[in-house]
Amino acid sequence: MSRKSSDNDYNLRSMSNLMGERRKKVNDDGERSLIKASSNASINSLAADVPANAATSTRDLEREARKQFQQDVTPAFVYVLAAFSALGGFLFGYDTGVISGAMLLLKREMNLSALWQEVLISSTVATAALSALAGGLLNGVFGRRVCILLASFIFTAGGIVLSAAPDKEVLLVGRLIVGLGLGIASMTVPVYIAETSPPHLRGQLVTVNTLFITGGQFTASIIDGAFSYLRHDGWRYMLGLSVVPAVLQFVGFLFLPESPRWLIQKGLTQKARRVLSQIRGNQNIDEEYDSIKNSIEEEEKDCGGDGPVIWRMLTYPPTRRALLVGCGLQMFQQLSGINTVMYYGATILQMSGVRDDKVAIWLAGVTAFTNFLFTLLGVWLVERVGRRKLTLGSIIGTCLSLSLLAIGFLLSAQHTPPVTLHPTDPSMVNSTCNRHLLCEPCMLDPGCGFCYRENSTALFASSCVPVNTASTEKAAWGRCSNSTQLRVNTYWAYNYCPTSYSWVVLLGLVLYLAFFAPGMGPMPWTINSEIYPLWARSTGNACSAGVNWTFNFLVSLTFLHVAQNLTYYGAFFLYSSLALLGFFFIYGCLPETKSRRLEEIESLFDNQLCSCGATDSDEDRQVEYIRVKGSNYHLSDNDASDVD
Ligand SMILES: O[C@H]1[C@H](O)[C@@H](O)[C@H](O)[C@@H](O)[C@H]1O
Repeated sequence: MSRKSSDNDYNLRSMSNLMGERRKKVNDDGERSLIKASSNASINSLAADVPANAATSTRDLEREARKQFQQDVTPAFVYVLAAFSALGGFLFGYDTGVISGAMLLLKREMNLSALWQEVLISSTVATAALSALAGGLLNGVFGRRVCILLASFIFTAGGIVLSAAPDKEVLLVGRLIVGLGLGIASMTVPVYIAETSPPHLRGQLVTVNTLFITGGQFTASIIDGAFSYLRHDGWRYMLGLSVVPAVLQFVGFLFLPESPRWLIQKGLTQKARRVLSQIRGNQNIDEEYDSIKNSIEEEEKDCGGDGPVIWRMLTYPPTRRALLVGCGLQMFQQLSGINTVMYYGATILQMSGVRDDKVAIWLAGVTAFTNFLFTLLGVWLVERVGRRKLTLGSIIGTCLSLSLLAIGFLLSAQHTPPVTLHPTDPSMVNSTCNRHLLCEPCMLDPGCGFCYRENSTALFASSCVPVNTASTEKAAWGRCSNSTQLRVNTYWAYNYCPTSYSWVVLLGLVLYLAFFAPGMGPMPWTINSEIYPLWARSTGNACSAGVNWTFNFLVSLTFLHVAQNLTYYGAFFLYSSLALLGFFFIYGCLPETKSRRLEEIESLFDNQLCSCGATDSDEDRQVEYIRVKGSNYHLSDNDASDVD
C-alpha cells in the first residue's frame, strides 16, 4: 500500500505518539501488546494472534485515541503566535500602502517636488532591502523573538517621527526608520511562524502573514481615503496610525516565546523543550524534539565547513539550489508588477481614463481589497492543492491578465482622440506639444497634456499644451490653466487619454489580482520560510527578502519611465513576458514542500536544480502502521476516521 498525498504528517505523528504512550501503558499491565511497524507491506496476517478478551479494551482504546487525536491536532496557542507575528505583515502592508494617499496631501502642504516625492516613497523600500540582509545576521545571533521585538520597536519610533515631522527632511528620516523595521520584519516573521507551526498547518499560517500584508495595504487605502478629506495635517494621522499595531505587537512579544528550533541550535535544550510543549499543547513532543536535534547534528556534520554562512550555502549544492529557487521566486513576484498596481493603482486607473481624483483613490481601495480577498483564497488553497500547483496556476493567470491589461491600453491607444485645435503661446515656442496630432503621443510626452471639452455624447475642442512646471494638475497656459474653467466641462488629462476602453483595463486589473494574490503573492514568502535547513534559514530568508525588496524598488521606481518610453501597453506586455519567464522557472525548479517536515525538505534539493517537475510525487513517503491487539491501523493521510 502506498500513501498518496500526505496532508497530515503531523497528525500522523501525534497519533503515533499517543499510541506510543498507550503502548507503554498496556505493556506495563502485562496483558496486551501493541506493535508498531513501519512498513509498506500489508499487515493483515499479524491480526490472527490476538486474544479475544482484548477486543473491548481495544475498542475503548480506539475511541479514546480518536478523541484525544482530534483534540490534540492544533493548540490555540499556535494561532495566537501566528496572529501576533503576522502583525509584522500588517505593518509591512500598511507602511508601504499608506504613502500613496499621504503623498497627495504632503505634496501640497510641503510643496514637494517630484524628486522629493520619489525619494520619500523609494527610500523606505531601499532601506528595507538593506535591513532585510542585515536581519539575517541579527536573526542568527539574537533569535527570531528579539528581531520581532526590535522591528516593532522601530516601527513605533518611525510612526512617531513621521506623524510629528515638521519638515520634509524629518519625514525622510521617519521613512528611513520605517524601512529598517520593514526589512527585519519581512524576513523574520515568516521564519518564526514556520518554525513554530505544525507541518500540516505551516503553509496556511505563513500565508496568513501575507494575508496580513494585503490587509495592511487595504486598511491603508481606507485610512487614506478617509483622511484625504482632512486637507490640513491629514497625512499625520495616516502615517502615525501605524504606531497602534506596532505597540500591540511589541507588548504581545514580550510574553511570547522564542522559536524552539533556534533555541535547540543555540544549545538551550531545556528551554526549547519547554517552549515546544507549550506550543504543542498536551502532545508528546519527544519525536519532534529529537528530529530537530538530530537534523541539527547532521547538518553540522554535513556542512561543518568554515567561512560565513552565505559562503557555505553557496558551496553546498542543496542549499545553493534552494537559495536560487527562493530568490528566483521573490524576483519573479516583483517582476510580475504587483507594486506598480499597489503603489500606482490610482494613477493606473487614471491612465485608463478614470478622471476624478477621489474616484481613483477609492477605486484603488477596491484594488487593494481584491488583493486581500484573493490572498484569503490562497490561505485556503495552500494546504489543499500544495505550493507548486498554486504558484504555477497563479503565475500563468497573472501572465494572461497582464496581457489583457496591455490589450486594454493598446485599444485605448489605437482609438485615441485627435488634437483638433493647435493654439501656440509665443513665450513657449520651443515646446513640442503643438506638434502632436493625437492624444496618445501628447500624453506620453512628459512636458505636455491633453486639454479637451466634452458634452454628453462627444469630445471636442481638444488641444495638446505644455504642463505647468509647478503642478501637473493644470496646463501652463490657456483654458486648462484656469481652475474655474476646469470646473465646468473642460478637462485636463495629463497622464491619460479619454477612452471608452477603461473597462478592459479594469477587468484586466481585477483578474490580475485574482490570479496573483492567492499564489504569487504569498508563496514566495511561504516557500522561502521552509526550504532552507536551520543553519542556513536566517541567511537564506535574508537574501531572498533582500531580493524581493531590491526588485520592488527597481520596478516601482522605473514604472513611470518604462510606461513613458514603452507606452502603457508596452510596459504591461513587458511585465507579462517576465511573468511567462517566471512560469518556466517555477515549472522547472520548484519542488512541492507541502506537509514535509522542515527537517526533511533539504533532501528535495539533492537533485539537479531543474528536475523538480519530475520528482514531484509523494510516492516514496512512509506509511506508519500500528497494530493494536487484533486491529490493524493504517494511519492514512486524511483524518482520524482511518482508525476505524
Ligand atoms: O507578497 C506581497 C504582497 O503581494 C503585496 O501585495 C506586495 O505589495 C508585496 O510586495 C509582496 O511582497
